[in-house]
Amino acid sequence: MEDPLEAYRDRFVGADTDLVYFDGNSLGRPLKVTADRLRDFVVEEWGGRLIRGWDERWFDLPLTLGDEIGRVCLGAGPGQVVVADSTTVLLYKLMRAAVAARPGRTEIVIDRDNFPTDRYVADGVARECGLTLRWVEVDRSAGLTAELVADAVSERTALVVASHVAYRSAWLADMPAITRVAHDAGALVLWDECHSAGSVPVRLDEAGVDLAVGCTYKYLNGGPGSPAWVYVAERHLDSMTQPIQGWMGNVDPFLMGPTYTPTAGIRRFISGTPAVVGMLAVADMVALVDEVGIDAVRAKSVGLTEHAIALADEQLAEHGVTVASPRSAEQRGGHVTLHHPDMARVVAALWERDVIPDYRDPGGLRVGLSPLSTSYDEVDRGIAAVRELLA
Ligand SMILES: Cc1ncc(COP(=O)(O)O)c(C=O)c1O
Ligand SMILES: Nc1c(O)cccc1C(=O)C[C@H](N)C(=O)O
Repeated sequence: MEDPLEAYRDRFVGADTDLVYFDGNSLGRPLKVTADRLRDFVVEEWGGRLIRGWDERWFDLPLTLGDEIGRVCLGAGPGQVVVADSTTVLLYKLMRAAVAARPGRTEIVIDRDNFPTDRYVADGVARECGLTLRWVEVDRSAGLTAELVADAVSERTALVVASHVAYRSAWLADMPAITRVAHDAGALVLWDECHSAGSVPVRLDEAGVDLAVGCTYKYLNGGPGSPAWVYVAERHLDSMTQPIQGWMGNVDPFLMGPTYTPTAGIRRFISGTPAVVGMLAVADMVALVDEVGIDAVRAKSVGLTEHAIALADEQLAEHGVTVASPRSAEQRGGHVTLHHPDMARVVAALWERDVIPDYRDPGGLRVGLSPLSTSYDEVDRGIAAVRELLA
């Protein structure tokens, strides 16, 4: 297959080995430049600048990196994205902020197939705030549509919570349409972009999104446990507050005063000391996505997923495998889920052979395709291994 981005694979640690890596949608590979960056950081910045590092760079890094993620990957203007916490913690902060911004409304709308943490946090927030969850039932190999959301929202809805790319099926939701439907009902909308940031172009400002979150360890290659990011549209920044009132979001943290007053701007969504080391790798990957361009990244992502689906049809269908992801590229994110009743056994056997996808119950093998580090040849070898195990 023709691959104009093939040369970028050389920038990643381990991409030149025989291992087939189909799990970049869970944990992206590290960049080689990051290995040097981390070493230099320890020796020069941390080891050399010590506590002075906070004034010199680290205190503002969540904001400067947030702006870069926003510009390169999210279609977000400056001052609306900050890096902090984990996706789970940020989901909690945003859901509480949104519910508080819609007093008198009593429901949160969320789909039954959303990622567990989104559902669990929504359930907890609903109980804490005396609200009800309105569940939207979705077809597992498809996903949330504007029509389904339109049927669920009403004058009771405070917030709609949705994933842009569904973690199981890779269904790519129509963000502008669903956002419009939520707004027409007077509700706010919160998008989980974990599976889109760095893979699918996102246009938060253009779509009029209120709130969004995403992680950085998948397609932004930040490494295990790297911090998440949060987006709050500029129009909400003065009025919205979040419930974890830490000193780092206070108006003057180093005054260490008696009470909490949220500082101006997106910084108020920070609670405690930012995870500086965890941001370094993210900055490297965002710079690479900027160099390549998110549209070129998406073009290869579409090419890889089309290739995986074509091979599954050619080689696996006869063994009972079905494609559980949308067949239309416009409705599909960066991975492809293949279904077979025996897939749990197949995935375990693949790991023994250094072919690393993941398994999602029931019967789903996820082929995660990181556009800048996965090759077409890897897809060929991975699908061939599945065929051998099923034959
Ligand atoms: C859609 C989605 N939301 C949230 C998360 C995870 O949140 P956290 O990083 O807090 O574990 C994941 C992946 O783990 C995910 O796929
Ligand atoms: N965050 C993960 C972790 O800490 C361990 C194992 C997997 C993950 C994942 O990211 C899972 C992933 N979000 C998914 O879509 O299933």
